[in-house]
Amino acid sequence: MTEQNTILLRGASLLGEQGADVLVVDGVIAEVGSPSAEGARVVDADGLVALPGLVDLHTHLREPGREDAETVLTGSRAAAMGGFTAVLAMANTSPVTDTAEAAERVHDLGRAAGLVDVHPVGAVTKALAGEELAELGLMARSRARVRVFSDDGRCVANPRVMRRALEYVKAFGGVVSQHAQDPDLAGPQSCCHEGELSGRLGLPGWPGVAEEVIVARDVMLARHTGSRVHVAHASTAGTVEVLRWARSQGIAVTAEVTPHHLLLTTDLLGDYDPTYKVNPPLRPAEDVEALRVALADGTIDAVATDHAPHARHDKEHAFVDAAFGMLGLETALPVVASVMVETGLMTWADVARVMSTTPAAIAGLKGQGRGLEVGAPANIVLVDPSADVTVDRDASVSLSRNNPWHGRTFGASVRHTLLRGRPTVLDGSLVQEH
Ligand SMILES: NC(=O)N[C@@H](CC(=O)O)C(=O)O
Ligand SMILES: [Zn+2]
Ligand SMILES: [Zn+2]
Repeated sequence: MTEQNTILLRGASLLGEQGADVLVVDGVIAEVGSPSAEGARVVDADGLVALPGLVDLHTHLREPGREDAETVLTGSRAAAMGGFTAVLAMANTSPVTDTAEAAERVHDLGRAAGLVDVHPVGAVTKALAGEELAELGLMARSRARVRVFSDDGRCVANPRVMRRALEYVKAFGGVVSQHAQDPDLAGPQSCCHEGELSGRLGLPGWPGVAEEVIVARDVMLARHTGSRVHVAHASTAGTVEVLRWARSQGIAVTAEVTPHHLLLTTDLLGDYDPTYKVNPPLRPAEDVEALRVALADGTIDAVATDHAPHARHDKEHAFVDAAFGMLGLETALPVVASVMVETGLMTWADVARVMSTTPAAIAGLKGQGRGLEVGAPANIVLVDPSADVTVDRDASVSLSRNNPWHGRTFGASVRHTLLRGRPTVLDGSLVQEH
């Protein structure tokens, strides 16, 4: 899918470095430097940082089944507004994405929306039940070319099933993304980091070790099978320690962290506000600090949003009864900029790596996460690095309102997003023909 028009991004700072003009012709970066603007539509990018379009390894789009919370179209809008050009759509829909047909349906809905590339994640097990493997091979060979498999929302708890899945996906270079939550150590009611606060609030505890034992087990299964494991939403310092060891051994394990686990802490649960109820739960400051360090030093490979929209009537309940999850697509980049760039922990080039290049590589996406070099598809986001923007949940293009960032002010914002040279967002607004 290419566009015939010509666009000149004038004066963009490439990965936060030198300023240059970028000429996009027919959806491809044709020239970088000082190309002629003749006949081109000019986008003023003076003072803006140009990054490769962001890639989200972990998004919940809720279609089919919960179109009251989000659809592929509305989630695609939120993604484009957040600077994304590709998202991986989790399989915990209704019905579950556990067949080739189901995967192709999500893929086709993404095409029809046309705002970001939507890649369905395939379930590991039928109906996410944790027992029988889903149609992994058929999903891989389908039009949707599924490469990432996950029972996210549930843990693949049975080690024999996990082993089989890893052996199976190895044949076509697939990866299993694990929601690491040992169901005996942290059951379905567990909703607050286990510690002094969970005791005081009387909320069922979710100890970090319930994540860490699964990560440790899966690291050993990755070593044993020679197949790839990806750790979804890593949330504890103990998980970071295991990952560091795995990396030192050359084991094929990758991991992501969410923006909320990089900034929000468990004490926000003190008012029993279900907006802050998420899986895994918000952790203490020591864990947050360890996650930041691990992202900066490469122990954690990627940032993924775990955008988890929920309808009001599922979220506005007593804390224990409310749904798990929070919005994330529109705010991911501002949060990462504030936590990692404004603190000096990372450069913009590092942000490009953890939010675009590496996630694209983990998911096996071609044409995404490329550098801003001549010949690459023009998947580009332009970021204002000195903005002053206050999040308003009612201004969101998502269908849901479970936004933990409402009222917070950030210093970076997405100005323009280009999908293969076609603007999906201009001046911070959706390009409405879609
Ligand atoms: N993260 C969440 O709290 N919720 C996710 C499921 C998940 O990512 O485990 C959801 O689907 O709502
Ligand atoms: Zn999960
Ligand atoms: Zn999730």
